[in-house]
Amino acid sequence: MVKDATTVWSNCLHVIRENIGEQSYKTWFEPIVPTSLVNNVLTIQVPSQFFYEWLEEHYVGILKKVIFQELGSDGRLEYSIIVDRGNAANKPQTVNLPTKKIPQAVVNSYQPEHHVLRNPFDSKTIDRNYLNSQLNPNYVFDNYIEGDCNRLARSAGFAVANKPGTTSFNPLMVYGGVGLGKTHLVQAIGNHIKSHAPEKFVLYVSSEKFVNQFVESVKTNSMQDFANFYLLVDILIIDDVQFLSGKEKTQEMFFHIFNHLHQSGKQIIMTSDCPPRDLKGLEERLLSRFKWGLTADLQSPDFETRMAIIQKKMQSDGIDIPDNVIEYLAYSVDTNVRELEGVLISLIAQSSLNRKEIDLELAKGALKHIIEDVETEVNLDFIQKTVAEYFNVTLDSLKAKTRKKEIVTARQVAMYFAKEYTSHSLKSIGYHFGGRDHSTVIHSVQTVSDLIDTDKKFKASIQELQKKFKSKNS
Ligand SMILES: Nc1ncnc2c1ncn2[C@@H]1O[C@H](COP(=O)(O)OP(=O)(O)OP(=O)(O)O)[C@@H](O)[C@H]1O
Repeated sequence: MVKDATTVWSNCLHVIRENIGEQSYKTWFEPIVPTSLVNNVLTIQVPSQFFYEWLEEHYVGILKKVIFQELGSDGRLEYSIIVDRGNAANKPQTVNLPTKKIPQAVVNSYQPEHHVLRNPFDSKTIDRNYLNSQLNPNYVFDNYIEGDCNRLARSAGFAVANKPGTTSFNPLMVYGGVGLGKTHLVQAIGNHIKSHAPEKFVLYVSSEKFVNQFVESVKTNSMQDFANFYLLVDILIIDDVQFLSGKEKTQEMFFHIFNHLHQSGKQIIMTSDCPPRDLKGLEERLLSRFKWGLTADLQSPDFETRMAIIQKKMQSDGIDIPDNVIEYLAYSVDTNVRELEGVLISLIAQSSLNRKEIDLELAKGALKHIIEDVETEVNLDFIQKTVAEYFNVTLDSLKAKTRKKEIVTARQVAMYFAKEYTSHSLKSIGYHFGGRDHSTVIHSVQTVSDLIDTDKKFKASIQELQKKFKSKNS
């Protein structure tokens, strides 16, 4: 049977989908179109050079495998790259798989022409007060630590920063919980563009400010000025778009501005505290536009990223901090980067106020103030102390290597309560019990739960301990 490109690619996708995450599959594989299969060479069309490079960097292994499976050892894959705008012919360029980078000459020939938009309005009519939203020069790529938690968003952001308005990431939507680095990242894009192309009009504005400005323009009957100003922007960075929710008139204006900028090849970058599909109170037509480009999330930073962030921050403040303190802080503060920064500031303050070197003891003290505020009253120290007393073992033995039965039981119970009553991650709990790993914590929690179900005496002990913790909490 003669194979065709669509069938071969769909077989490949089947295997790829099973081997990578759903979000990655949607982002990187759904937009690909198979275009031809000639002499055992399958050509697939990808939306941009960045897209091609990302596939090469991250998925070359699986791609080679599936091509081998489908087409045998002489099977090959070629990419054809679409360039969004600018090149008159818009003819896809093909590149062979093993080539890591597209030759610069090829790239150049496909660069869109520099986009110059005539100012459609008389700039004199524009209220320069709108220009107040400025970029923070401290938010740059150089001090934005990369990790698994932000890799896609950061890379896409960097691509946009290098070629605003001409990648397929328009709009670029970055979403994530509080303090995870959304504002830092989008401002880094703005700063990068400003430093490489000072003539571009980069505007950062919070959605709240956008709403307030709009409301003010309605009051003073100057909506046209408001619109005129925003239509001049080359790169619009709008933070926290969830704030537009329920504000219909502002959304209408934003929709108009969005369309105009997008059609003119201007870059739009947005942030939100949740993915577009969960943005309540936003018009469907606006939401559907948000999905035109790329949506990338920021996750809570993993341990290694937290370590790197602490190192970088201390380094830039010219402060020396021992490795064991960095490790301790990175294990203990696992919620978000802002909180991590809060702990560092408190630590530096205490060190200079008390004229003490930063060491583990000082770090524990600094953390106590902060963690006790955000956690329940029952913290890890209290749990360990209470459980150790109850089982009549020493506090140190909970953290030691010993496998004596009564100590193992006490340790498992303490881990069980740590999981129940604190917001520490499994990894962090393990760390506070003598550097055990998270699977030991899972095992302990499971063992205690099983014993509660099967051993009445044990269950009574747990209930007694529970009372102590509950009375402390109330
Ligand atoms: N990957 C990172 N590397 C270095 N610093 C970071 C990183 N992520 C966040 N930060 C720092 O953490 C702090 C909080 O980040 P930012 O204000 O950008 O978060 P946010 O997601 O916009 O939060 P919110 O939703 O509350 O506005 C900032 O000082 C920022 O510099």
